[in-house]
Amino acid sequence: MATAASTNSKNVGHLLAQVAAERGDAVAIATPGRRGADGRRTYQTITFAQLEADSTRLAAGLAEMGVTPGTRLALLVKPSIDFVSLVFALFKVGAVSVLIDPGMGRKNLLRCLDQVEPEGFVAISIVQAVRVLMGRRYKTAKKNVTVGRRWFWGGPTIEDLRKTDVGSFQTFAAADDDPAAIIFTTGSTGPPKGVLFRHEGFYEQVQQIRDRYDIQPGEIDLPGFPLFGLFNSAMGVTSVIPEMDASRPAAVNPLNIIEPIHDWQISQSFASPAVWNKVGLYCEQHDIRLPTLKRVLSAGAPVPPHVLRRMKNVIHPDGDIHTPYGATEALPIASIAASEVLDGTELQSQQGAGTCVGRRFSGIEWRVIRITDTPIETLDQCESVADGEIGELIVTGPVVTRRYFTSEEATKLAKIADGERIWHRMGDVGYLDGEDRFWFCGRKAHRVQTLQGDMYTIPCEAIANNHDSIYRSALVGVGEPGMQIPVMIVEPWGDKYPQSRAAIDELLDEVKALCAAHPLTESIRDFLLHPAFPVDIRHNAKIFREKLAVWAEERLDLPTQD
Ligand SMILES: Nc1ncnc2c1ncn2[C@@H]1O[C@H](COP(=O)(O)OP(=O)(O)OP(=O)(O)O)[C@@H](O)[C@H]1O
Repeated sequence: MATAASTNSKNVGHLLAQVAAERGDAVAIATPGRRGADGRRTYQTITFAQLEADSTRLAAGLAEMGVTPGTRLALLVKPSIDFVSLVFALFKVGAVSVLIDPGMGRKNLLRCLDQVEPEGFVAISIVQAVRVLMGRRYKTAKKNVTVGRRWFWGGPTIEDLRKTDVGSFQTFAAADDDPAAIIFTTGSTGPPKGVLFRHEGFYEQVQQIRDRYDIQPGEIDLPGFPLFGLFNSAMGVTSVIPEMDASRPAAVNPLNIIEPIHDWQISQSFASPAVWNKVGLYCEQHDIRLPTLKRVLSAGAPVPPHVLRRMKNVIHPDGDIHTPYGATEALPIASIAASEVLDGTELQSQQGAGTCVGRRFSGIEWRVIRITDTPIETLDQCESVADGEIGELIVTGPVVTRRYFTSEEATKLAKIADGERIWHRMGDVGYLDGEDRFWFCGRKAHRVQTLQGDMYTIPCEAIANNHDSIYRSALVGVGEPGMQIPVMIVEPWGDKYPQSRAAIDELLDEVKALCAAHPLTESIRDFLLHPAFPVDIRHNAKIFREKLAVWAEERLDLPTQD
C-alpha cells in the first residue's frame, strides 16, 4: 500500500480537493427541507469548500478512532449531505466502505454483512440499535459511528467526529490497486455478491462518465442513485438529492423529482428506469414539461422504449436520454441514446434482435465468446464467436473489477486472466453487430437449454410483448438443462387484465398465435398468464425468472422428454 503523499494517487478524495480549490463557493449538495411560509420548498446546502473541509474533519476523526487504510466499515446512511461527506471521509482515511442496498431485503442484507465482517458501522441510529441487539453476531465491529442520536450504545456520533482537530491529517495516497469499497450486486441470478472496488476503478468511473457525456463543472444533477452524489462532487457538479427511498425507486412520488428540477433548473438526472417510468407518466397526465433537463441517464436495467418516448417528450427539445449498460462488477461498459433506440433499434428489438445497449466506452475492450458455464482460467482458453453470433460478453478495462470479496468460487467463474489484465464475464449473452454495438439477449443463467439448442430470453419475449395487452413476458425452462421445455409466461397491462377464464384463454391463444408465427418462438407450446411478476426491488425491472420457472413447473403437467 502507498503511504507517502503523492499527487498522482487515484483516490477520488483528491478530486474533491481539486474541485474545492477551483469552485469552493458553489453549492456541492442540496437536500430538500421544510416548506417556507410561501409554500416553496427550502433546501439545506453545503458548498464544495465546506464539503472538502467537513469530509477531512470526519476522516481525521475516523483516524483518531483507529481507522487505518484497509479497515472495513459498513456505511448504512440515507442519501444526504452526511452520506456524501462520509463516503469522501472513508476514501480519505483509506477505509474500505461496505455499501449495501437495503432494497435487497433484510435476510440478504444480514447475509452480506456476515460475509464481510465489518470492523465497524457508520450508520443511522436504528441500524446501530439492531447491531447492538444482535449481540455477538457483530462482535468484530468495534469502530462504530452513529449518524443521528445515540441511544444505548457507545462510540462517537458524527457530530463528535466533526469536532476533531484536523492537525496533520493527510488524505491516503492510495495506490491504484488499494481496495476502496465492497459493493453488492442486485442478486437477480442468486444471492448478491460482494464486489471489491479498487481506488483506480472509482477514479476511472468518474473520468469515463464525464468524458462520454461531456459533463461540465457547474452543471446541476438530481441523483436518484446515492453514489452519483459522490461522482458529481468529484466532477464539480451540484447534486440536488431528491426525497425518495433510493432502494424502492418505483415508489417515488414524481412530484419529489419534478419540483426540485424546476426549483434548481436542473440540467441532468441519473436514476433508475422505474423512476423515469413514474415521472414520464405523471408529466404526460398533468401536461408538465421539464425543459431545463438536457441529459437524463437511466441505468441498472433495461429501459422500455415507452418510457424513453414519454421522457423524451417532456425534456428539453435537444435533450436526450442515455442508457448506460454495465454491472456492479464493471460499469460503465456501453451506452445508447434514446434517439438511436426510437429511430432505429427498437424496430429490430421488436422482431427479436435483442436490446441494443450501444457502443463501448473508450476505456473498454470487449469480446463475445462461446457460452460455457465452467471457469475459464486464461484468455487463450476462450473461443471468440463471429459478429452477429450469440455468445457471452467479456470485458476488460480500468473500471472492470478484479475479484469478489466474498467468494473465491464466484471469482473463478467470472474472471479470466490475461497477463496483468483481468477480463470479467458479464454473465450476459448477446452479440456484436457490424458497428461494434452490443445487442443484449438476456442473462446466461436464464437461457433455456432445449434438446434443439439454446433459446434466449430477451429476443423470444419481445415477440410475445408485441401483443397490445401484454406488459412484459418471461421465457423460462422447465426440466433438466439440455432437455428443458420452454414456457412463455405473460403479464398483461393492469387495465387489460382478462376478467374471466374464457378471456384468459382467448388472450393466451392470441399470444400463442403470435409466437407460432415467428421462427424464434414457434417451438413454444406452453403459455401461462401471471398477474404480477416477481422482480427485484432495486430496479423493479429484473424479472426473477428462476422463481417463475418453479411456479410454471407447478402449474404445467408436462411430459418428460426422453
Ligand atoms: N442498459 C441495460 N440494458 C439491459 N440490461 C442491463 C442494462 N444495464 C444493466 N443491465 C443488466 O443488469 C446486470 C447487472 O446488474 P447488477 O450488477 O445490479 O446485478 P445483477 O446481475 O442483477 O445481480 P446478480 O449478478 O447478483 O445476479 C447486467 O449484467 C445486465 O444483465
